[in-house]
Amino acid sequence: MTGQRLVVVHPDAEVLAEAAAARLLTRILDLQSVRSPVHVVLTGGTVGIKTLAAVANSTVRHAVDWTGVHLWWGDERYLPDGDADRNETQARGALLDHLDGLPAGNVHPMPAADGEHDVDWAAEQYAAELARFAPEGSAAPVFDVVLLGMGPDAHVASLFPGHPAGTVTGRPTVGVRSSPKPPPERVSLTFEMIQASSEVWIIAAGAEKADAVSAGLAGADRATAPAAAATGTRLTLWLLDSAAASR
Ligand SMILES: O=C(O)[C@H](O)[C@@H](O)[C@H](O)[C@H](O)COP(=O)(O)O
Repeated sequence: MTGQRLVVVHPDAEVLAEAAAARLLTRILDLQSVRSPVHVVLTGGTVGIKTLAAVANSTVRHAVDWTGVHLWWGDERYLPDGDADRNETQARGALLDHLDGLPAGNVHPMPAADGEHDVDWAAEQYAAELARFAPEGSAAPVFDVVLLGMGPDAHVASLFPGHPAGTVTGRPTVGVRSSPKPPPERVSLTFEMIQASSEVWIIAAGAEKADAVSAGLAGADRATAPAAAATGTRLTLWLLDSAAASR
């Protein structure tokens, strides 16, 4: 089931990141007024991390009860713990390390490369973590908001055009090899997991994303434009700057 789709365009990448941060904080506050916990999925990429930095710089973040927020990742580069290129490392630097009210147990990073296990093992580990926080009879929590960056090839998370990981079903996570975007090994949520989420927000900036935005919004098939399949059951929100929306 896919919900409403909205497209919002902001003047440039800086306003986009600030507006996405303000929207995220407001959504968390709205959700917290009716229930706890709230589950939010973070993304890597420049715009995704800029958005997290904007959350860190916002006074409104102090209105959020972070003890009731669980943070997950849509994908992760399969690199050693602490590697500067890990999405987790960048998210901690941009935001998480500044949230003193956020319990460590509320942060659920995807496994780091340990020199012993492969990405399939890492994907299995994350599926087990999702299951630990799932409601009775489910394999994973229902994510309230999934943040996704998007590549110029319309990839989201680590689901790339024509890559077999994009066709995996029956599982919430998948190990990715030969990623066209370095590094080659990653862990990703599957489309099935993304599509089970309440809201999916695709945040994209820059003229180099314009063709991908156009294909994604035109409903191209997921093999050519994975972003087209990144939908939420309640809402799919495209947050763009004017350059990315120029087509
Ligand atoms: O691990 C990753 O690389 C990201 O999760 C990836 O999906 C990213 O969000 C897009 O590639 C957009 O990245 P940019 O915003 O830097 O273009």
